[in-house]
Amino acid sequence: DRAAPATAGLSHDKWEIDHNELMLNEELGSGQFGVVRKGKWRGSIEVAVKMMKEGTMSEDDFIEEAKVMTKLQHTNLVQLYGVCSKKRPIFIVTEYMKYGSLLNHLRRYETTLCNNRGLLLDMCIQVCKGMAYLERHNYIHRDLAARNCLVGTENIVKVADFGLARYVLDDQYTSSGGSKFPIKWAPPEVLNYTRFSSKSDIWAYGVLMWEVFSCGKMPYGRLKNTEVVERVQKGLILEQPKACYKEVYDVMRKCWSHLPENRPSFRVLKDQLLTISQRIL
Ligand SMILES: CCC(=O)Nc1cccc(Nc2nc(Nc3ccc(OCCOC)cc3)ncc2F)c1
Repeated sequence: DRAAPATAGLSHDKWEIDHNELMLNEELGSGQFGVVRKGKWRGSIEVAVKMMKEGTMSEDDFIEEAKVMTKLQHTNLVQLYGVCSKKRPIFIVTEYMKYGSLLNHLRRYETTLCNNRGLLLDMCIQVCKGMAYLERHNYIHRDLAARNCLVGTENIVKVADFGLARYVLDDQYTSSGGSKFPIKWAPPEVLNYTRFSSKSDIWAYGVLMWEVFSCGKMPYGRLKNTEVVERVQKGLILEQPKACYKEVYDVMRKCWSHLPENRPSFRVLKDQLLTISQRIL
């Protein structure tokens, strides 16, 4: 089938998608932003359409940013095709991924996946490649986690919703004291000063690796956010998942260095993980 074009057609606002070219089908799920539906664009291109619930997002700022995001193109990033911004609610139109979120995929296929450590490592490497691309473009994700990655055919894994956290209006989600803030994926400098960087993405990536090798378990189990903050401040880290290679756990621990400057970059991490995978597979 025709390769999906990187972004919207050749209109002058190439990130603007015309409502009339979209056909909406079944609902895929919903998040705090609103409902996500499967769709078809120009009759043949499968898309996911996030219909942004009014008041959840600073829409004008996001539409401005969408111009930049459509330019971020990598096999391990969920491609933003464009936005429908002429009417409210705005639609965010992205590449469709057949098997949904990585977190649900890990939980659904736990038995097969948890015995295939090579596949688990390959999934982590794919996410690392997508994140290394964002790092190269000085783009911070701010909410990297298995729930924000998506799975396609042939076990392709892609990073989604990069940078979107900046436009969420609900301060329960944006402030580190908020009930919806992703505390369990946040390093000390984010918990204390909300200081995001590619090194805070690295910390979150370490937690994502733990999620993958734990086949979708919740990090820190049922501990309350306040208890997790206390442990992280004290330097306590997540235990080694049983399906995890020793060398891979050593990589996770480096991602959880207390000081950001002691954490590796995604570029370095990618080479380390590829070397490990060549040695053990
Ligand atoms: C943070 C909350 C949030 O956005 N959540 C959220 C929910 C739903 C879909 C998306 N996004 C995308 N989904 C797909 N494919 C997809 C395929 C199957 C599926 O199965 C659901 C039922 O499983 C039994 C779910 C999603 N491709 C691109 C997206 F962009 C995001």
